[in-house]
Amino acid sequence: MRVTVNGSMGKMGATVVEFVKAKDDLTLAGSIDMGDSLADSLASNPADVVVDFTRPEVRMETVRTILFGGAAAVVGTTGFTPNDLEQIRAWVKETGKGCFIAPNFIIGNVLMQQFAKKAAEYYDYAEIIEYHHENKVDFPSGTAVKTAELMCENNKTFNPKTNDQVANVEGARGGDFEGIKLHAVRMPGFVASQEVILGAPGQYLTIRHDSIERTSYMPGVYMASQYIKDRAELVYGLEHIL
Ligand SMILES: NC(=O)C1=CN([C@@H]2O[C@H](COP(=O)(O)OP(=O)(O)OC[C@H]3O[C@@H](n4cnc5c(N)ncnc54)[C@H](OP(=O)(O)O)[C@@H]3O)[C@@H](O)[C@H]2O)C=CC1
Ligand SMILES: O=C(O)C1=N[C@H](C(=O)O)C[C@H](O)C1
Repeated sequence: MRVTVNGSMGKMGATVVEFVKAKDDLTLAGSIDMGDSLADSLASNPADVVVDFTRPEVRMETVRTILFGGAAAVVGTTGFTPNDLEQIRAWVKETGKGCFIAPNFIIGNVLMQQFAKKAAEYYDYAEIIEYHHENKVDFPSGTAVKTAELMCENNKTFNPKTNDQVANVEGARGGDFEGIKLHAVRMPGFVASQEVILGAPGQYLTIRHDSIERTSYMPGVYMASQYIKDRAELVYGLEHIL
């Protein structure tokens, strides 16, 4: 499989480049970063798959360039909205090229999300705390938002009887997603961790995942690349192929 890495100088992109170089069945077709032309690279060095870890602001332009450049897209960049996904579905149909987007490519993290979704059926109180390195630009993480989306499927709402009347510091209760409170911690020492806390009278349940190295994302990126390279479909979330 010929793989081009977009965002190859970044923390995730550089890890993907090393992974591709080390794997016998993968060939590095291109390494693209800020200032390079992804479209030109795909024209001169065709790829089966482009793996993208860049920035939320350029997510749609990037996916468009990949699909119309004749490659399948494996996208870790965060920030995709339901409207974005509709547009991408149309591009997939038009180009016949597949797109795999996952807010988190770590299998253990995706399992945590599924456990949280299951637990949400039985608990009415829920808060999510995510912990990342200090260089992360977006908050809360795409993973935290995806987790909250999964927990709210079937129109479930949360935290019906908290008594939040007096704010000593604005925002201290966190962001709100359908009642689920989201808290983002940023500091050196963390790669990516997340805790989902679910409460009920007399008990609480904590579900936690910790990533301590970016190599933890590589098995998921590889699985997604293999899956999408010959399929003209849009997949949103690694759970769909686990
Ligand atoms: N789905 C998942 O499992 C994961 C997703 N992520 C997400 O992936 C994204 C990248 O994360 P991370 O690697 O930590 O970030 P980094 O900032 O370390 O890397 C991003 C790289 O992309 C480059 N870049 C920015 N814009 C473009 C562009 N238009 N074309 C090509 N390259 C560009 C940056 O250059 P410059 O520095 O000059 O701007 C930088 O080298 C984020 O959205 C993050 O949330 C991260 C980890 C896992
Ligand atoms: O920026 C990061 O580092 C990460 N971003 C993704 C997110 O926003 O969920 C995935 C992972 O948490 C690491």
